[in-house]
Amino acid sequence: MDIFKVLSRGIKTAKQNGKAPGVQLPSAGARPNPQFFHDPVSTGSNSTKKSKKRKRRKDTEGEEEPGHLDEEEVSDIDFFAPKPTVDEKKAAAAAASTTTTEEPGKRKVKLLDEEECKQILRSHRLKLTVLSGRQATTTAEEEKVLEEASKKEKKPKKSKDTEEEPAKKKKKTESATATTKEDSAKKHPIYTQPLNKFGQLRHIYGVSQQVADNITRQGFRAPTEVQMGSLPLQLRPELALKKASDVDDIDVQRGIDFLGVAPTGSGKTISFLIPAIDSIIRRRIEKQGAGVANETTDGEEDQQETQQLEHVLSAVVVAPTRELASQIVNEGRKLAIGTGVRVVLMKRTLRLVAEELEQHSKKEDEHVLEEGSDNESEEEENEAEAGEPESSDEEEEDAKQGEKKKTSSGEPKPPARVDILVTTPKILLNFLNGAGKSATKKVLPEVRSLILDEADVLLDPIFRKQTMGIWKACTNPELSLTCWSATMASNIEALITKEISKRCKRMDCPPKPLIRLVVGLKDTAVPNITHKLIYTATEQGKLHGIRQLLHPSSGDDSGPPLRPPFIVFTQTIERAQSLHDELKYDIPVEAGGSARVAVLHSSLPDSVRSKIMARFRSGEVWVLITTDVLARGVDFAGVNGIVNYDVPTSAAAYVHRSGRTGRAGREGGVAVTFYTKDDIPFVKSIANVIAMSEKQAGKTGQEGAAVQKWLLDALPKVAKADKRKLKVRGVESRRAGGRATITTKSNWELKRERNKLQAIESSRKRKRMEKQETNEKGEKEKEVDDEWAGLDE
Ligand SMILES: Nc1ncnc2c1ncn2[C@@H]1O[C@H](COP(=O)(O)OP(=O)(O)OP(=O)(O)O)[C@@H](O)[C@H]1O
Repeated sequence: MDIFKVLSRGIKTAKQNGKAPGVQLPSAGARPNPQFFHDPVSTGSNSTKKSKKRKRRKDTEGEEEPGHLDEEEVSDIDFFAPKPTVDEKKAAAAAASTTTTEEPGKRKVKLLDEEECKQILRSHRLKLTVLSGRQATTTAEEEKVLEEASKKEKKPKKSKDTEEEPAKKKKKTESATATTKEDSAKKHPIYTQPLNKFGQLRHIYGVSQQVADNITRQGFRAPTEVQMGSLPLQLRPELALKKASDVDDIDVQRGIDFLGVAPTGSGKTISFLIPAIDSIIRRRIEKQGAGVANETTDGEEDQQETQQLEHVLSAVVVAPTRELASQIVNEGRKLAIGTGVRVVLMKRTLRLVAEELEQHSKKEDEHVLEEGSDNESEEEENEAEAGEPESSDEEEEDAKQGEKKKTSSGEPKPPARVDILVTTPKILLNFLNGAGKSATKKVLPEVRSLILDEADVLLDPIFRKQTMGIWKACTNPELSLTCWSATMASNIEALITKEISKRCKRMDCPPKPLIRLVVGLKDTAVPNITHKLIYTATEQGKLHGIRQLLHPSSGDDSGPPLRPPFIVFTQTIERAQSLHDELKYDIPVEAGGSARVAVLHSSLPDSVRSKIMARFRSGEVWVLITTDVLARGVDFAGVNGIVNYDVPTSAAAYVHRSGRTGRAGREGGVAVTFYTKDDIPFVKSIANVIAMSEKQAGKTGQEGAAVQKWLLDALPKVAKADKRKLKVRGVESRRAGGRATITTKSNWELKRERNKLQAIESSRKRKRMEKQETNEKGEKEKEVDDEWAGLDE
């Protein structure tokens, strides 16, 4: 039996395409072009007013087989350009005449002039701005504001509301600073060199041949937008900014701090891994005295050189969940094959090379970790979602070797050989803080790159103290911070700017420029998928709805097209479990039965979690029921859709959940969101995100758009306080004690069942009491008997 026939009978798209269901999964398979945007942009002053409707190149729409698009066929300039008009041809000719050659190291390279950069960046909706670190203006401004804020903090006004005053003022000053910076940043977009093709990594930016080969080996042929915009700046900022105007007051000699905001599935992971691996290789070669870069050495030489060198923990990648951390390790290892760079997952037993702080001797040192160390209760709370990542084979091997050494010679375990450490916040902070109050705290002075993946959640109150603790433990003054996410609220950006400034002041070093890249519109969901909002009057209606998705009745074209594999998100662990109990027998035995439906949440042991992940990746599991633990970062290439069984608790959560489908520019993914009347007060922010995504995809006003204007107008506005509450607690009635259990039974049936259970319980209690009374009576009679017996004796 065709397994997909069982689950996708009557599905609209399959019929429309005239293809048998299951032949081609919409969200799976190779994509000829992983880019999201390619707008026609013309030169001249009117260029910004031109239509921004999404349009792909003809040759990327599937007419040409992926293998036919040779990298060399893609010219540096024409690859992204729309069909030029006569004016544009003239402008291009003028631009070509101004294109100059530069010489980074030994090889002559071609750089685009600013106008060309501007066109390409605009065509791909890339916007780069300097958020802070301009030498003349922002830094001085920032310092002044910070000084004023700290003065006011120390000397509160003696008024009635003395306690609230400094906090309020500080908040005001901070938001004023953020607004000023935001405004000035908006005024100053910068046009850096884009990475037009991966070949330029080697030829222009001097990335090692081995890394370049590893990228090709993975089948990545064209860089995604976030890679285009971020890699040149991270690898060689001086070169990336060479042709840009309005950057004279930016000093990039010591590198930059970077903030990358790009859609889900747009390839942010390799955007931070390539520079991290490259800088380690570069430093090793520098140490060996082989010159600045390795332009003249080939891949094999790179390999030999790097493998002989020692491993120094140089980069730390922090991710919010163990699943994401494991995935980053896998990606990193693929990119680092043959380079000698070791990418390792943090685990409890791992010993890292760290500098121990002398306690109570240096006040400053205590201060370094104070924010991270008083975090006991929050850590416990976070464990449910974050926890510790699992150990890798290599680490196990290290651990075993260390253990052997310890048992044979009595020596302590040697520190692990690590270049790039990938971790969740809590486990690394536990290592740094040590066990017990008197434990010696540690810092990581060799770390030069701190990467926060899903930075907005890592700097959200739930993880903030832990993340700040790690950041502060990276004491190298040359540390570069890079932050990545598909969503980045302005308060998080302001926090990053403020913390960078405070840190530089504390360390007495000039700040690096903080550059932000935004791809597309900020904080919007994946533009290349279909969104569906479905109202059901009751909770039971949702269960009926999801069954409709699993078993669309033959000839029923009304339901949303959704084919397995898909992920179902619920609000709580309890609800995930009970939904699993309800659905696990819904798949016919001939199609695999209950093995096709699985549940994954943070209460399950690590080994079970990783097995389920593996089964879902391999296609054995078709329906994965989970919580927000899998909402961020996790990459399953073939996922055709996601179902928000319970509404996401924020607009950002919606963006990340729905971003589990439509990865790397694949089209055809579907995000279905059920909502009941309990959710109505909260649906507006989600409907807004959907409307913005559809606008980006040019779908507004079309019949197929999930959110019609009347719906947006009709939905009530959400008060800020309610938004905050929802984010933390979710829909109250679905928490434990409320309607946490998912079931098909009606309220009347549930009430009857509850009454029956209560009656049984009271009957049992009554029987227990009667028995107890009888026993007591028996005891008394026995006592009387005993008394008589005693007297008899
Ligand atoms: N240039 C490329 N060409 C084709 N595929 C790519 C390219 N870069 C990355 N990918 C693939 O795209 C998928 C998504 O990448 P990645 O997980 O890095 O996305 P992301 O932006 O981090 O998403 P999220 O915001 O959900 O974390 C991965 O399977 C990755 O291998």
